[in-house]
Amino acid sequence: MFAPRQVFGTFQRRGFSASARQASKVAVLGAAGGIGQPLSLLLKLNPRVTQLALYDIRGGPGVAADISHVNTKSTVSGYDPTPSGLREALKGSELVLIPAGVPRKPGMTRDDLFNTNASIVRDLAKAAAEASPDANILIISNPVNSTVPITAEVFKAAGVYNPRRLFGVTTLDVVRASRFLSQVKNTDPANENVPVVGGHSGVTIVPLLSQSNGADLSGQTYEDYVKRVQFGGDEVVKAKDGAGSATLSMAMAGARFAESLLKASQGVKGVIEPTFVDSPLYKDQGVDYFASNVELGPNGVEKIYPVGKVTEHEQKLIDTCLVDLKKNIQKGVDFVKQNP
Ligand SMILES: NC(=O)C1=CN([C@@H]2O[C@H](COP(=O)(O)OP(=O)(O)OC[C@H]3O[C@@H](n4cnc5c(N)ncnc54)[C@H](O)[C@@H]3O)[C@@H](O)[C@H]2O)C=CC1
Ligand SMILES: O=C([O-])CC(=O)C(=O)O
Repeated sequence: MFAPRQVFGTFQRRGFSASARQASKVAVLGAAGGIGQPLSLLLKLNPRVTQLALYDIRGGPGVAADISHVNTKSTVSGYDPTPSGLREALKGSELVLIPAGVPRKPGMTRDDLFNTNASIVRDLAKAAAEASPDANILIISNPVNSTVPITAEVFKAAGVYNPRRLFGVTTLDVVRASRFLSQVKNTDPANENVPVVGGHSGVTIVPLLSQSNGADLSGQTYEDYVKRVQFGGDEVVKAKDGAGSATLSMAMAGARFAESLLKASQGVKGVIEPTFVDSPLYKDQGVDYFASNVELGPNGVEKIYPVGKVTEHEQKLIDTCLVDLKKNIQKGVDFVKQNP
């Protein structure tokens, strides 16, 4: 079998590689939740996704039936909350997005979610290590600074850990950093790109304004901006007043990151997203995972960029970040050791 010349030619003219036509199954674990539902909808709208597998401990098949009526070409399946349902959802997936777990209520930190979400992520990671060991795993469940190391430890224990395929999704921090700067400067956020490094909670979130159009912000305006990016999640938690945390903006951010990975895996070059990965940047300081700009490719992580030139103040923010990050990471590693 071969593709008709005309069709192949059309693909070439449009700049796609031949592999752009490959099938891409994407699984969402926690698909019926506040993030899971809009995220699944956005993935249904992505033409790179050919098969969408929706799993949740409750409501997966209902959400799948609903989304399946959207008239795009991909197929949508919902799975029963059973070990075999989970296995089926995972099998053959290129991407596995995990927004399963509880969200914050006012007054809580992300670390306060650890006791509930650590075991949820551990168990889903175990299933993924068995059923889809080669997939890209995208962790959304908080606390990301700990749930990513938890997933890594589970994959290591199963003998299938590939550091290039595990990602903590920090895209929402980058989305906020862009939007908040555009609000300060009264500009179009499409033109505002602020690198955000570190982790995904409070002071571990470090926006690098010196590497953006916001390099001229100073004094209280600068302080307020940095604080708003670091604690943007709290704004939403407070406004939702007990009904959860960011879901819609997170769905957008998760869909953006998924699109970037699919694009890169289908041969598009130069796709760069900040993400929390197993990183060499601060290993000498005992910090094994760190978010910075990462070039994505067919094998997942292609290249991890260093943070680059920063101001003295930004360096202080990074130093503060590293202290917390190290503890958050260790907590995840210890959890799997003590609760394998
Ligand atoms: N990385 C990030 O930037 C962000 C992360 N989050 C985190 O995402 C997580 C989910 O938030 P929401 O969707 O608002 O919560 P939610 O409570 O609305 O939805 C969570 C879903 O997970 C499901 N679930 C629970 N245990 C499960 C399991 N073992 N297997 C499969 N599904 C399971 C629930 O049934 C529910 O449908 C939270 O931990 C939240 O903190 C939220 C916003 C941003
Ligand atoms: O704030 C939270 O708990 C949810 C989250 O991670 C975010 O919105 O960045």
